Amino acid sequence: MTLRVAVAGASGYAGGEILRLLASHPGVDIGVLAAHSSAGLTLGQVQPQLTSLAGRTLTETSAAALGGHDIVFLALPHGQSGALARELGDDTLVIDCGADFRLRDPVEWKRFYGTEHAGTWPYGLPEMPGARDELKGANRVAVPGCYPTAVTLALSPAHAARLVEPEVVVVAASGTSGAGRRAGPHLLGSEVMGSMTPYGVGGGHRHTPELVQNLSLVAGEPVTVSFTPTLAPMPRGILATCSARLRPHVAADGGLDEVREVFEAAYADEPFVRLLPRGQWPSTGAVLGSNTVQVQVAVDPAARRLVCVSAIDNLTKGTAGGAVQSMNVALGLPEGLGLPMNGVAP
Ligand SMILES: NC(=O)C1=CN([C@@H]2O[C@H](COP(=O)(O)OP(=O)(O)OC[C@H]3O[C@@H](n4cnc5c(N)ncnc54)[C@H](OP(=O)(O)O)[C@@H]3O)[C@@H](O)[C@H]2O)C=CC1
Ligand SMILES: CC(=O)N[C@@H](CCC(=O)OP(=O)(O)O)C(=O)O
Repeated sequence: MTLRVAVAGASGYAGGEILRLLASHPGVDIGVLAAHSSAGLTLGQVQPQLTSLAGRTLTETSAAALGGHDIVFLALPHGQSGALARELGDDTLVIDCGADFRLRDPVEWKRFYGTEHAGTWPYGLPEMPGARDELKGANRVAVPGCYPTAVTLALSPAHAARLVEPEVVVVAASGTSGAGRRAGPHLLGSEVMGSMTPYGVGGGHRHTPELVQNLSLVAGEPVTVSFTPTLAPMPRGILATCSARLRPHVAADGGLDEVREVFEAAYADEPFVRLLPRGQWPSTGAVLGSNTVQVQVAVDPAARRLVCVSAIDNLTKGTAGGAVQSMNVALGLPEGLGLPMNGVAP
């Protein structure tokens, strides 16, 4: 049986990537493609890379247009999903790529997003402990932010095994597509090419509470996160460098064997997470267009810190790939259906 899928935000970066993946997914038929200012245009005019769907026309976004589908992907600006989702029936699987339903704490939502909290849905990161059970049969899914995907998968095994203290420092570089297609002049090519700059420094980035939420759940104790995102002059990719102090029982000299055993066991059965061989480091170029997360770990004996590095494609595993993977889990389909494990290189 093929399932009918609608995509809202089809003219945006996340929507385009969702469609790229769904176009080769054997279990779905692509139905309505909805947009906002691009309504009336063909998909080929705004997403010329999507050849097989180029002749399809974009319609206005409304619950009426999206209704009647088995699955609806929402790839809209923050705050746009709640009202729309309420109008879609419980028999529709709604997968929201925005932030609206990710956080559990309404106070943290208000502090970072400034509006009333819309609610909390099952979290679309299947590799997180317990997530698959919550996703199976779910009719609503909140896809994680791209930085939280990269950081959570870099650090979770270390927290779950209590290898590190619950105080984490993260510096992560993102490609400019993370800011969406309608980002301001600070993302002009002439501003970003040949330059890197941090933003949201000092705990101000809205992904900080999501990182705290995820790592605290995995650790079973409150975790603090000092998070510094950085804009990198590339279209796609996130490289997250995360570190935390080793707990006293972990040997700083020779401790790497113990750490690697923990990470190997945690990711042995995860098709989309690859712990790299010793000495090889994650790179955004190697995961481009794939749903793969590359992870590497190191022990810094002098600083007594564990350093965990991950690389993802922010639009694939960081958004659309995570969304399709979660759809597969929710529907009881093979989890990797329609998802590329291999990247595009060079
Ligand atoms: N880019 C990324 O790496 C990631 C993005 N996300 C999330 O995905 C969502 C979409 O992001 P992204 O694709 O980057 O953003 P874009 O700005 O590239 O696209 C936004 C889309 O939403 C549509 N839209 C804008 N305003 C409205 C509205 N009022 N009603 C209906 N549709 C509207 C736009 O239509 P039109 O162009 O026709 O006006 C466009 O299709 C965001 O919530 C983002 O947080 C999540 C993880 C990573
Ligand atoms: C480079 C850049 O601007 N990145 C975005 C994060 C993109 C993302 O995945 O987050 P959401 O799904 O929460 O929008 C940012 O820092 O806000």
